[in-house]
Amino acid sequence: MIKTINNKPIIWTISGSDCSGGAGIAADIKTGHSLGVEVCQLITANTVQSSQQLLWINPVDVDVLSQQAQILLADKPPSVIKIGLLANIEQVQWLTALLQDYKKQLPELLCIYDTVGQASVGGCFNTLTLAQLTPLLQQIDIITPNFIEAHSLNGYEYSADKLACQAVTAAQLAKALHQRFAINSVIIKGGHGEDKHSAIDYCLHQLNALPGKQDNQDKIQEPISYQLSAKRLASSFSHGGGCTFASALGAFLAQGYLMRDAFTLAKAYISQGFSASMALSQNRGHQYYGAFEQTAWPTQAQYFPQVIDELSQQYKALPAFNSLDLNGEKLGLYPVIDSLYWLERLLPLGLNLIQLRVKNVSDDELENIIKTAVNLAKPYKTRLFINDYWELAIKHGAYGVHIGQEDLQAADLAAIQASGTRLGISTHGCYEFLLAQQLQPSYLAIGAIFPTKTKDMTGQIQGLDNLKQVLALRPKASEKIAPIPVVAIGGINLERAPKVVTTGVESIAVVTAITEAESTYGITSEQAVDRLIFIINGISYKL
Ligand SMILES: Cc1ncc(COP(=O)(O)OP(=O)(O)O)c(N)n1
Ligand SMILES: Cc1ncsc1CCOP(=O)(O)O
Ligand SMILES: [Mg+2]
Repeated sequence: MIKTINNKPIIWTISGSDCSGGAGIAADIKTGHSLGVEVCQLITANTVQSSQQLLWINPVDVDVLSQQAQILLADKPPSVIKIGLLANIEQVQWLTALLQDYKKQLPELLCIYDTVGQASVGGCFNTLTLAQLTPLLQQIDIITPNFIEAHSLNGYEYSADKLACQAVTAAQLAKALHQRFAINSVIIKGGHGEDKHSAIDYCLHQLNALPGKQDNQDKIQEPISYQLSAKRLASSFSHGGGCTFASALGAFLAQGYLMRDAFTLAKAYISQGFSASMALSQNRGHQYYGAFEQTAWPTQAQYFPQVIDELSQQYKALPAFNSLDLNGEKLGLYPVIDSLYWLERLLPLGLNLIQLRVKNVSDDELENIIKTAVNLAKPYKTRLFINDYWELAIKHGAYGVHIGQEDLQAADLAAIQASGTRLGISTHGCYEFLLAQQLQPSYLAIGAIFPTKTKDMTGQIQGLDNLKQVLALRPKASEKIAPIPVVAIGGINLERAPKVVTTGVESIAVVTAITEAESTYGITSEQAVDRLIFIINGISYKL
């Protein structure tokens, strides 16, 4: 899949130059350009290093950096500033003041700090103390240390010998950094972890604390954690891997991805890069410390990490939910309606799926509606899904239940599975899709594809690119598990449906395209259903 680039956000990298071309500015530029962002460079030091050794740092004068920032600010204002090597205290103080000022001028600005202290080839990039770095750390939104760096940023001793120091987990390290410096998002990279087979990255993220509309939450909540695991790949071409991860994260955030999705995409980009250099590395007997291989926007399922989450752990042994038994038929149009009135009108139309999504009715009324709906649907082939109310759906023998992310934790998935009730799950982006896919539901929904007035989906509009992205994350048909059908929802109408169909999605769910057909298109709801069925079946209809 080729990612459509409609605009290019600007990222500044404030970082050192590595003359061997692996790390620092070189990694940031290669990464940014491969992921569709423009990269401005403020070089903090001209280092003398190779794949073997670090010889010299050569800091750049803050006057030069200051003039570069000044000339660029009006011309190419950044949406993300990615910070790497800072060579001395003057640079730290200059940058601290700069970020304080820019945050007032650019309220949406995100600052990512990839702490660079020790050189991987041996030697030290600076002798900055924690006390000297603290004012800067307080201006940072996202920090991406590895396990060892996270220790020193917390002022903890690190030793590979577990008996010699107190064992601290990535979760504890992240929490301590989050609290100590009020950093919104702390990602502890697992590259130096003990697990020989997988690298687990941990992210602690304060929802809605990032500037702008990054997360669709009104008030600040407890921070949330995300954990991603990727297979360790045998490549020694890792020089600049840390810089690449932080730049990739910045590139995805600058393009509007939520932290959980930017984190997932950045991890996939890293796995893809390692995979691309495995043969090169093998040719060199895995001895040569080559430059990390920057590739392209990751799209293939094989490079995406596994989401580790309480839910996926809790239901690890749960069998797959029953399938929709389509016998090769298309899933097709999926009306989501809110009353028995609509159900009675749509049932005779021969659709495969209908969802009853009732909100704001009393408990008694609700149970009556669900019971009646299940009975009404019985004589028809249409599979009736009940939104939200999984207990009532089981009690009254509904074909299926649809559950959103908010209700997923509280629902008893084992009870739903044991009752044979089918399960559909809402997802909003690749992180949630990967997580929900592990639960093997009967279908997965992704939305909102377009802005919709039916539900507040601020910050969660996926567009067609993300729809294509998640469709590619399913196991290939050749693999043992059949891909789970995907339903696209949100703002889909008669004009937009043909484009949605071209993504190859199995079903399109709509509310207002049917219920408001008359006012929008001057046709009856039944005619709107007919036209949508026509479009979904492969031939787009000229209105
Ligand atoms: C097919 C389909 N997709 C998504 C949703 C949204 O479900 P949820 O996230 O639980 O939000 P509410 O519908 O409950 O507001 C859906 N109902 N159907
Ligand atoms: C319930 C829901 N979930 C995601 S978007 C959406 C609303 C879809 O309504 P419409 O088809 O009118 O945009
Ligand atoms: Mg719901």
